[in-house]
Amino acid sequence: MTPAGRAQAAIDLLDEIIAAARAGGAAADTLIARYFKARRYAGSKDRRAVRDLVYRAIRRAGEPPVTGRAALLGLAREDAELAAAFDGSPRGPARIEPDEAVAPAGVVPDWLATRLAGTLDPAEQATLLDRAPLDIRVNGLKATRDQVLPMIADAVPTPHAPMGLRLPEGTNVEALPLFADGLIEIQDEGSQIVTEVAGARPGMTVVDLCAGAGGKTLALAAAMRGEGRLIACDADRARLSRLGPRAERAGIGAVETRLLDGGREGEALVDINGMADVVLVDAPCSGTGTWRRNPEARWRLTPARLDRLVALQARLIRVAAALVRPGGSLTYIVCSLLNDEGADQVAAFLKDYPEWVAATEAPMAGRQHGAGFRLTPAADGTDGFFVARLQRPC
Ligand SMILES: C[S@@+](CC[C@H](N)C(=O)[O-])C[C@H]1O[C@@H](n2cnc3c(N)ncnc32)[C@H](O)[C@@H]1O
Repeated sequence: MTPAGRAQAAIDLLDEIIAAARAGGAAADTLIARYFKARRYAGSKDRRAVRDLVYRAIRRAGEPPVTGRAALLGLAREDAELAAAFDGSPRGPARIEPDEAVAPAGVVPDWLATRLAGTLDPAEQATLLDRAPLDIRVNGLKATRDQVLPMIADAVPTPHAPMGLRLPEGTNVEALPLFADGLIEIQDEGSQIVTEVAGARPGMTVVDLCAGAGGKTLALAAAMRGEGRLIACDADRARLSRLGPRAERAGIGAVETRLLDGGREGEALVDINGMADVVLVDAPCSGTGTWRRNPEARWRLTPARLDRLVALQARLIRVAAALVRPGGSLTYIVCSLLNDEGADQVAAFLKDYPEWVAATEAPMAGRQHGAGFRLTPAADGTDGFFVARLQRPC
């Protein structure tokens, strides 16, 4: 592809990504993969170059751009080589006109800037859009970190999480035999750290209320060393169905799965009311802490969507509380740095449940924030998380 052809491909993809963000469609990564699947003639260098252009344009625009062309023109203002690719050639973008729409540069949409400013300074906000490292977790059921470390070129231990390894950017983890054999899983170091806060141990009854495809469930299972009862729940059938094969690969014995009915979650859980030693609520959230991986997610968020998420989180934390046995604990996690979804949510819970107590023991990284702890890309080099462990009295 010529530079102009790459620029046009980036514009086409950005148009798709903007439309998907408006309509709640697929994520940028999925759309890029689909785009190239239909264009097998594009070589790996072209794919990398187009992908890089697309992500640079997404990261640069805080507000959803009006068009893909406006998004790329914004980038071209700061990159003379890219501006030259708007050359009007048959497969390239038309020449730049003086009065064209150009996406303004910014970190977050205006409506969100005020909310974030109250909790993160501008430098910290900018790091929400840094490139994220590639972290894996070694599956303690099958290997130690020291055993796996020399088996992956240029891997280094993560700074805090004891089973984490950081790999060079671009490593194709899923193609490694270690992955197929269940010795490793892709998991951000921050995600490993907040899961550890739950304190799952062998022999316990543990419920993962929002298990999704099981990223944290697998880590809980490893901490339980295959002993005890682990129940993974979610309201999304497709996500939950991906857990089985992953658990099998990881050598995890029995994980019960329960599909929940959104709005009536408690109904499928009545038989385990008041029985769990540990309940994990990795709640659906705005994902402000994972913008490094999905920078276009900030174009999807609206005030109404955030309000809906906050209401859902408040309900799920209470559904979870009913499952905890006296003396057990509930760990609430969001991969968001907005107080509405983290510290405020837990403060409201503790007001309604005054006999419950927030644990003060610090995680392996992060700082106290309200009744919980917060990890940030700026301070910890991890995705952004809020986590709080809430103890039910005996
Ligand atoms: C942050 S994601 C979980 C990620 C997962 N724990 C992991 O580590 O990979 C939040 C999950 O909550 C689920 N969810 C949404 N509404 C729910 C509900 N009413 N009850 C249970 N889970 C729900 C979503 O389907 C999504 O999988």
